[in-house]
Amino acid sequence: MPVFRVSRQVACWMLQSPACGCRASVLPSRLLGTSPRQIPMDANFHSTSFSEADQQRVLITGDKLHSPSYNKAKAAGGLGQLGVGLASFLRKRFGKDNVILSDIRKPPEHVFLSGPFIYSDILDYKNLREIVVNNRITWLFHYSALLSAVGEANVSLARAVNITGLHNVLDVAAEHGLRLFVPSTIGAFGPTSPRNPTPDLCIQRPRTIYGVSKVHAELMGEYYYYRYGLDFRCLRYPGIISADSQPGGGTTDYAVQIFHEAVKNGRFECNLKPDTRLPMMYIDDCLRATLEVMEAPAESLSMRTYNISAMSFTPAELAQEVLKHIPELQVTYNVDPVRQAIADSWPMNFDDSNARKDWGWKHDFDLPELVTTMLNLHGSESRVAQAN
Ligand SMILES: NC(=O)C1=CN([C@@H]2O[C@H](COP(=O)(O)OP(=O)(O)OC[C@H]3O[C@@H](n4cnc5c(N)ncnc54)[C@H](O)[C@@H]3O)[C@@H](O)[C@H]2O)C=CC1
Ligand SMILES: CC(=O)[C@H](N)C(=O)O
Repeated sequence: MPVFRVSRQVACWMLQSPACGCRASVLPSRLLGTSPRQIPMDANFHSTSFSEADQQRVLITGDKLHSPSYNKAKAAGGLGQLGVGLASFLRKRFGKDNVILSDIRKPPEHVFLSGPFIYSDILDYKNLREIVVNNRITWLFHYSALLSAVGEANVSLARAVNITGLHNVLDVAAEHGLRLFVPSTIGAFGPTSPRNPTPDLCIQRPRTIYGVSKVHAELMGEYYYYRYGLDFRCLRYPGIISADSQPGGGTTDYAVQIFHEAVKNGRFECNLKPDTRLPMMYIDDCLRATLEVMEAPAESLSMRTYNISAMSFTPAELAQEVLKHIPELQVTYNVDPVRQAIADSWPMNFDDSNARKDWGWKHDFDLPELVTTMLNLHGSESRVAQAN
């Protein structure tokens, strides 16, 4: 009978956490390279305010996109839905100059003036590495992605950005010892997952390229954690609702658009059926959860990928809550079959008990507070617009 010998070190990274103290030290081959171009002779360090070891230097990836149709849609609304909000949130914590927002296109003036902004295409590994080195980045938030609906419209681009881009980010983060946050999503589950509620660990067979790429990201991040000790942290976000930016082409976009349309036109045409139940979250909760999991002591994390949840509602329930404030609102339904099929395969309720137990996650916004807050923000914006 053959005898298989497995070294203690290899067994350790296969079976346990890096905390076992015998992490394999071999990095993937491209991480070993010491290309003379890695640090240019004229490297220009922008990190004027970097001083203490505990002062993080943060890079956020992900704002604009190559695809002309996608760009046209985003041009009206500005940058990525979450990246700009995250930058502003983290700048309050780490200081304006210590949080760098990145993009592949020119930002609008208010974003450019609000703090450091830099060109970065996540498909360009050397560019990414140069930015991390020159700016002495310590934490990386990887937000670049094509969301569920736009991903189905352009599978090859989604595959490149969501999978190849992630590989670049993982390698750069491992090579430079960064703490890496990658958001996952309710879309990482599929029709064969338990949907009500959906626990952290269960079958994951999504049927969108977006979902497949996010499961890939979860697994690759966890693999790099066990294999190379990369400090990878990941939250599965519900649909995120925010007032100051346009959604990026997802299935949950309706829950953002209803507020824009209700205030602007008093009418809203919903592209999901009225009884489609999905988990949702207000952006303030999402950003706070993201910082909390990044700051959580490593020993409090029993997993590297957590569900987080706040509320769950249907379009009819959301419309009913908005009607309490805008009784004249007219809501009609014109179902988009692609988005509906995606929504029907996603969780209805998210079980986030592990996040609550391990690092004290607690949401602040339920449906009534969400609606009041969103309408207040839109109301003040429209009053400003009218005054101008
Ligand atoms: N908004 C939501 O409801 C949810 C978002 N998430 C995740 O959060 C992250 C951010 O989401 P959003 O801000 O809503 O997405 P978004 O679509 O608004 O922004 C994503 C950004 O990635 C950028 N990007 C694409 N290709 C790039 C490239 N080659 N180099 C650099 N950047 C590139 C796009 O330009 C875009 O601005 C994504 O990873 C998404 O999967 C997860 C669950 C829910
Ligand atoms: C929930 C998400 O990941 C995103 N908003 C989408 O609908 O694609």
